[in-house]
Amino acid sequence: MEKITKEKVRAFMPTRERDSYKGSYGRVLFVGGNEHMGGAIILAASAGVYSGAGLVTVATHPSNKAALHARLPEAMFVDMTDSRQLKHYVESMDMIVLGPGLGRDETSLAVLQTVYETVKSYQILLVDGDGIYLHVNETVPEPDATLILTPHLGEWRTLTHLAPDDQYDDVNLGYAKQLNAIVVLKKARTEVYCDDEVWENTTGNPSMATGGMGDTLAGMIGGFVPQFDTLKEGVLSAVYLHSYIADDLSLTHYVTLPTAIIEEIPKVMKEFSTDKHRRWL
Ligand SMILES: NC(=O)C1=CN([C@@H]2O[C@H](COP(=O)(O)OP(=O)(O)OC[C@H]3O[C@@H](n4cnc5c(N)ncnc54)[C@H](OP(=O)(O)O)[C@@H]3O)[C@@H](O)[C@H]2O)[C@@H](O)CC1
Ligand SMILES: Nc1ncnc2c1ncn2[C@@H]1O[C@H](COP(=O)(O)OP(=O)(O)O)[C@@H](O)[C@H]1O
Ligand SMILES: [Mg+2]
Repeated sequence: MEKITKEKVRAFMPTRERDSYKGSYGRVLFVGGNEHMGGAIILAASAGVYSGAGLVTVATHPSNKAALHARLPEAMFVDMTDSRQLKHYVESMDMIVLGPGLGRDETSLAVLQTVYETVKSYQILLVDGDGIYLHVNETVPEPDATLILTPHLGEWRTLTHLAPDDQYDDVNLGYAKQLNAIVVLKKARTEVYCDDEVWENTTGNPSMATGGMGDTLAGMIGGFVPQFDTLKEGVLSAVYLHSYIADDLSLTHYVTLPTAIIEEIPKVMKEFSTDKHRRWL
C-alpha cells in the first residue's frame, strides 16, 4: 500500500504558466442539491472554485439559486430539472461532479440518467452521495466517461455487499476494477484504488466527522483533477490536502467545519506550490 505523503503532494502540485487563462484550469459542472439539500452541492462547488477550477457551473434545484449566488458568485447556475439545458451543459465540460444532496426520488434519477447518457469517453465523471445510491439501486446506463466513485464505508458496503471485516485491500481493488472506476474509500485513513494501486492517506482526524465533509472532498477532487498532470495525482492531492487542512484546524477547533476547510484551500495550495515566492512581473 503506497502512502500519500506531504513530499509526494508537493511534487504533484502544478505550477501555473503566466500565459494561461481560466480555460487552462478546467470547466467543471456540479450536479446535485434537491430542494432539501442545497447545502451539499454549494459546499462541493465552493470547494471546486476555491481549489482553482477555471469555470464552475452548478446544476441544482431552482430553489437553491439565490443561496448559491449569495455564497458563491463565482459559480453559474442551471436548473438541473431542465434535461435539455442539463444535457447542453454536460456536453461542454471537462469534469462533472454528480450526487451531493441529489436525493433519491424519480426527479433525482432522471437527472442522473441524463448525465450518464450524455457524458463522453474524454470526460471525467465523479459520483458521490446519493449518486452512488442511485448507481447501485436503480437501472442506469453505463456512463462512457472515466468514472471516480467516492463512497464512505456505508456506501461502499452498498456498492460491494462487503461486510467491514471483509474489506481487504486486494478485495476492494478487485471491486474497483469490476466497477470500472477509481475508488476513493472515505474513512479515518482514506484509501484510493487507482491504476492497480492502493494508496493510503496519512492525514485526517475525528474533528472531520460532520455532515458536508464528503461533499467538500468531492468538490476538491472536482477542482484538482482538471488542473493536475494526471487524474491520479489530482485525486491523491485532494484527498491529502482536504484532511491536511482539517488536521491543522483541529489543533484549535473541536470540530472542523467544511466551510472552514474550504476557506483555507487556496492558502494551503500555495504552501505546497513551488512558485510560492514568484513575482508575476
Ligand atoms: N448539508 C447537506 O445538504 C448535506 C447533505 N448530505 C447528503 O445526504 C445524502 C445522504 O448521504 P449520507 O451519507 O448523509 O447518508 P446515507 O448515504 O443515507 O448513509 C447511508 C448509510 O451509510 C451509513 N454510514 C454513513 N457513513 C458511514 C461510515 N463512515 N461508516 C459506516 N456506515 C456509514 C449510515 O449508517 P448510520 O448513520 O445509520 O449508522 C447510513 O445507514 C448525500 O447525497 C449527501 O451528499 C450529506 O452530505 C450531509 C450534509
Ligand atoms: N474519524 C475520522 N477521521 C478522519 N476522517 C474522517 C473521520 N470521520 C469522517 N472523516 C472524513 O469525513 C468525510 C465524510 O464523508 P461523508 O460521510 O460522505 O460526508 P457527507 O456525505 O456528510 O459530506 C470523509 O472524507 C471521511 O474520510
Ligand atoms: Mg457523503
